[in-house]
Amino acid sequence: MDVISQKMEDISENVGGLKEGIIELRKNFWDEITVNLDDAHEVGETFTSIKQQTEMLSERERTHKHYYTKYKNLLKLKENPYFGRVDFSEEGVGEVEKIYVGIASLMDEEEEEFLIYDWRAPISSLYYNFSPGQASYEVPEETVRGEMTLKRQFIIRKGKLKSMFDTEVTIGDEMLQEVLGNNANTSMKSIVATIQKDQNQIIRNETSKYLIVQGAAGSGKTSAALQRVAYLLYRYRGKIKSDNIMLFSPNYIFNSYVANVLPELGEENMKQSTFFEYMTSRLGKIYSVEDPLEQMEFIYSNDVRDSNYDIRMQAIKFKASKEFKEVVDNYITLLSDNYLLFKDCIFRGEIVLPADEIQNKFYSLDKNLPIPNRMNLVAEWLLIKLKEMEGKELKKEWVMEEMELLDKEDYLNVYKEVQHDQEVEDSFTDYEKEEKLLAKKVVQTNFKGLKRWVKKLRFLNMKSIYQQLYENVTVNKSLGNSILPDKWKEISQFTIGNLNDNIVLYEDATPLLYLTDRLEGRKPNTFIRHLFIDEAQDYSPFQLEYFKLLFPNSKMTILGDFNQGIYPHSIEVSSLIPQDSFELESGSVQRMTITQSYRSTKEIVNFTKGFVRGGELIEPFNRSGDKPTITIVSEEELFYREVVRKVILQKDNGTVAIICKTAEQSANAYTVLKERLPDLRLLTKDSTTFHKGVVILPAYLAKGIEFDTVVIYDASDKQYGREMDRKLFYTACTRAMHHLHLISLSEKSRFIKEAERDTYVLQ
Ligand SMILES: Nc1ncnc2c1ncn2[C@@H]1O[C@H](COP(=O)(O)OP(=O)(O)OP(=O)(O)O)[C@@H](O)[C@H]1O
Repeated sequence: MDVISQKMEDISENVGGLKEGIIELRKNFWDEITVNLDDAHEVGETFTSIKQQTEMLSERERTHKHYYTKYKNLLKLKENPYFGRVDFSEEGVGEVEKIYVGIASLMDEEEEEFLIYDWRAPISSLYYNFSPGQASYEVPEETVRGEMTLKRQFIIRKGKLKSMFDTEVTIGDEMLQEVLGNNANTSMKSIVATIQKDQNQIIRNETSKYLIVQGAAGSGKTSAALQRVAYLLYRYRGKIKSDNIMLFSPNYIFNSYVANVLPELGEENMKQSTFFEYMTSRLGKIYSVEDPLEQMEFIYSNDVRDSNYDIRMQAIKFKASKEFKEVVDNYITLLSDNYLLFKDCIFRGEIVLPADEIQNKFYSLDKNLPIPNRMNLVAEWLLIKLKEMEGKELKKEWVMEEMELLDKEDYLNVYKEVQHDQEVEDSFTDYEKEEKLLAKKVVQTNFKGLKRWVKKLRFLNMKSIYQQLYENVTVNKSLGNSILPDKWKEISQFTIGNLNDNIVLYEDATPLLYLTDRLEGRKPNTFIRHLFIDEAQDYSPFQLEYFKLLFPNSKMTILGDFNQGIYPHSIEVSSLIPQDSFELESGSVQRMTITQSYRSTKEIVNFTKGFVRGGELIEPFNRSGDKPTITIVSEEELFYREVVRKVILQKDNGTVAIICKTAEQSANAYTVLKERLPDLRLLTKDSTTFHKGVVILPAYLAKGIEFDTVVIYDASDKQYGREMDRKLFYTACTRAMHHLHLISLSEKSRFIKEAERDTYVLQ
């Protein structure tokens, strides 16, 4: 503690001076610079002195930031300097070294010895991977072996030692008991002190390009992912920064839920986004793109017997599949020779180059060239054509008319240009020159938009090309009907109609983007070096393939749980990722499975694992609580009363969530319940955070987050009776940490009946 305090004092002194220096430098920035723009030489000198001054300022700012980060870490160390210690004697050295592990490293006053090791340092892996006895750790190109003679864990809060245990196992149960027994928080906590061995393997994996993790609900996938981000930032410091890492998460609430973990560890947050955000950034200007949560609402709130429902469900499943990606790939091959559709090139309301001429140009180019290369050649050709047109427009009447509307500034600029050119002798008068220049300016301005349109390859009629996939008999034939779903005709009509109204449903967004990128060619994103995909079971096989196209050079950590696959496209996936999807690049894929569940009490896990396939493999952590309760009521009024009763019972014990099936049900229930539960808050797909207290929300929005108490709003067979509701129901129930209450209006769900009878209490 003394060393920490001393270091903080030293930094304060240094930083104080540095800060003043920076303020001073910013204030007097221009005093040190002589601005002279008389000739090229002087301009060069001025430029150099500005550059020097800027560099000096940024150097100081960098140093300031460095100290600031160090200071913040010391502050954290002061609260909790370390959480673990191992005594290790390295083979051949003999001496026992005491290794203290904390969230950051601390050196002694002389900066020679480590007093505390950062949890991510190679030596710290001893703490996570071994129990006392033979142990080893890897440093670059070497394995250090030796014996661990002691392993001790500490709980230190606000600089005071609260408790400590010597342990014989990897990470002692006592410590986990202590951590997991706490109340839920509205933001996720870091787990560095209690990372488990299998989680540690996920965190420190460096060899795989694709790391795929299947983990039971509450097994710490998200936690491991976030610690992994912190690990990568440490391991590749200087090479990877936080904005080279991106996390795709399921929704905004989840984004804010996990936002604290990295700052808590003294790191900056990675980029966080949802795939929907990416979709809208690409398609949102032209189309209204359906949110996946709206699709979710459609799926779970509509009547299965409705024939339109069946059409849409078939469409959703098929368009998400790898088979459909093959259809699109075949289509692209076909388009290489024929059928590409273009738009007319229109200038001032007139067609200046008809679509078929552009099409002819495209197909006159060497067919061996990839489509995007030919597309660029067409764009170049079009730009030359536009240039020729510009020349022809100069004398037209509209140009004269617009010239009269130009403002003074434009005249002045043209005048200056003419003056500047005066040395060049020619036969034109100044007036003629000015006229010509002004006309040119008018024409150029008018052509600007069109040129941009060409450069962005907007002459490619993507909407019609995508529609043609569903429309054109020739195209349809060449795709082979065998794999098409039986309602393909209806699906086609439905898709075409939506696109005519500029609506892109969620299931169409990925195929449309994929097709566009394959035709236009898209620079791969090389900035993102590592992509994390959480709740990966909710992405379709097609989407995962698309990610590979978008981020070909990124490593990916893909985490999910097939038992929580609540989208129809995930329902039929028997394993998280179809075998062949990532297997092609052999050697670069590693799959891991984690089965221990930490979130919920043993009683809750034993109940919930009863209604999913493979549930017997899920192991609860040994933390006890009450058995889940099921209350069956036959009348609506009694039902509300029971929900309220259960909430009030736990209201003062941390967070309580009333989980409904859909947003519609949540909104209706909220209207009734808010009178009786004045603190109740409704969460919708647009909510960005949640606070302590009682919330009501649809199950799909509760993805990835957790609550002390969960009340399942109407666990009846009417609500959860279709096979496809199974995973939604499981997801909802597994959000509970300590208490789970299910209330059913009449007959209880068939899934509950599948659970072992002694795992719940019927009230
Ligand atoms: N090693 C650990 N030490 C302490 N707590 C842990 C550990 N691993 C997981 N937890 C806790 O278990 C809970 C569930 O973790 P997390 O949300 O990361 O699981 P998940 O696998 O992503 O769950 P889900 O798939 O249900 O969203 C969290 O409260 C987390 O803090």
